[in-house]
Amino acid sequence: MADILEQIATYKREDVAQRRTAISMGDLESQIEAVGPARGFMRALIEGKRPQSLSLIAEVKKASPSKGLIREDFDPAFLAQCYQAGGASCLSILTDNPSFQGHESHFQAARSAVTLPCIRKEFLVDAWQVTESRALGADAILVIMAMVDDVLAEDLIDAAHHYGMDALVEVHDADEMERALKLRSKLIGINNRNLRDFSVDLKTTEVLAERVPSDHVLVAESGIFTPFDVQRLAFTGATAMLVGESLMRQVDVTEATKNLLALA
Ligand SMILES: O=C(O)c1ccccc1NCC(=O)[C@H](O)[C@H](O)COP(=O)(O)O
Repeated sequence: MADILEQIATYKREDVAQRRTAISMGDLESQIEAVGPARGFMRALIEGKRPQSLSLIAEVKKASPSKGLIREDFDPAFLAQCYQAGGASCLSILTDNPSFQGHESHFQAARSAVTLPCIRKEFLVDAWQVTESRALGADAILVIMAMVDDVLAEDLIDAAHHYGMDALVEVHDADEMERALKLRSKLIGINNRNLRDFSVDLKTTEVLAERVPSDHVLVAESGIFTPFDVQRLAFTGATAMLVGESLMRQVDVTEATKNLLALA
């Protein structure tokens, strides 16, 4: 049985093949002109960092393969506004539907409700998806090293930079980190979640962070629940954190965001 990443990669390739026939490059380019320039994602993370804390990429996440349905009462635009009011520096919005119950419309609704830079959280297997992401308004894209070879990773990053977007290059182990550091993006994410077996351990960031050169911006991702977790990760030299589930499960998302950032 293929693991979840292989399953996702398989249906993404089929999905991209269909989408490319339905929408022309000319249409995408016109949409890109209409959405205006990308908001600086990496810059906002650096500017949002405070001493002994981390800037926040807050994730709009309805469901996941590891947890099932996370939030029933799901209004992407409202949640985006709560995150902005709570002090987030950037947003992450899932658009994958089969595994996360996300949608492109969630991305568009969330981004247009705020002024924050937004990353399209999608599983990229083809550079065409980068153009599509910019047409949706994305300010950054995700490159998951466990899912792409080095040539595709570089193509995705080049395409992102061509459109003025940042590329968050995500790793989970030392081999992926070594590959990632040879690429042209200076934005590195260490995912504390093993995407193949779903185990989560904040030690992953603690162990791998020392390999990240000081001219790179480090994001600690997944499994972050408390201000204590945030403090612990701030010691690693990370600049930012990516948080979904722990905020999505709260009734008052604005207050929960402030509490996590110790701004309440
Ligand atoms: O979240 C999952 O179950 C998952 C499964 C397979 C591939 C990716 C997955 N999640 C993507 C992420 O890494 C997280 O959404 C993100 O880092 C936020 O994590 P969390 O705060 O633990 O929701």
